[in-house]
Amino acid sequence: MLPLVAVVTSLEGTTTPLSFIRDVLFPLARERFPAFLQAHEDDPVVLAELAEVRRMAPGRPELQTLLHWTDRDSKARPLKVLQGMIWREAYGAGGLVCAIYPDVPPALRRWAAAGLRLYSFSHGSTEAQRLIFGHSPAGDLSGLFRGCFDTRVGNKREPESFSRLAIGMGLPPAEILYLSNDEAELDAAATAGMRTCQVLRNDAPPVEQHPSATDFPAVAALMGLPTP
Ligand SMILES: CSCCC(=O)C(=O)COP(=O)(O)O
Ligand SMILES: [Mg+2]
Repeated sequence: MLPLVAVVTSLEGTTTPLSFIRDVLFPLARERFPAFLQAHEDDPVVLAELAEVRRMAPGRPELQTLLHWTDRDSKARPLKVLQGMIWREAYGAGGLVCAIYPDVPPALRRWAAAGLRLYSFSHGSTEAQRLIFGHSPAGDLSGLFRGCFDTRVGNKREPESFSRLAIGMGLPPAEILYLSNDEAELDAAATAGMRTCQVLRNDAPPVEQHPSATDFPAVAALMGLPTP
């Protein structure tokens, strides 16, 4: 078996409590959408995303579509890009600190210090990922990552997305460990040839097809990574 060279982690439910994303970040963006769109009515980035919203949901006001997508937890790319921009303003205004499972920062620091290449992969935009790791209670963790991937490489439940991710990282899939709480994502990563470990938060039941661990130190012990 090839030694692991890189770790790719999902966020929601893996590094970051689901409740923070669903009960804090998503409602914050939902509430601010009307004022944000008004304040950015001449912003070319926002206008390009709104054009994509109209293309995907023709004949409906863009704001209505964005709120509808938010309520359905849609992973539509324009929603994710615009949410990321709203969160950037919220972080910039101060007062928004991200939740992160306490075992995660020491493990990420230990793995990066040992030379493992760290990446994140989320349906959230790359900006949203950098922001969430940049505003953790344990400090700015964003510099520990070599890069972030979002749905530009494809949906997280399709093996081809993980193949593209490996190409983007310049590594054979067998040298990459993918961490997630989500069984379908783990299946897709494994089909693409990556090693996988399910991260089981909140006493979730393990799935049979993947090794599982309750936190990042347990992942390290199980997968032969440096232990924090
Ligand atoms: C990057 S923070 C916001 C995460 C997000 O928008 C989301 O939809 C969660 O997706 P994930 O792939 O991390 O489960
Ligand atoms: Mg998820």
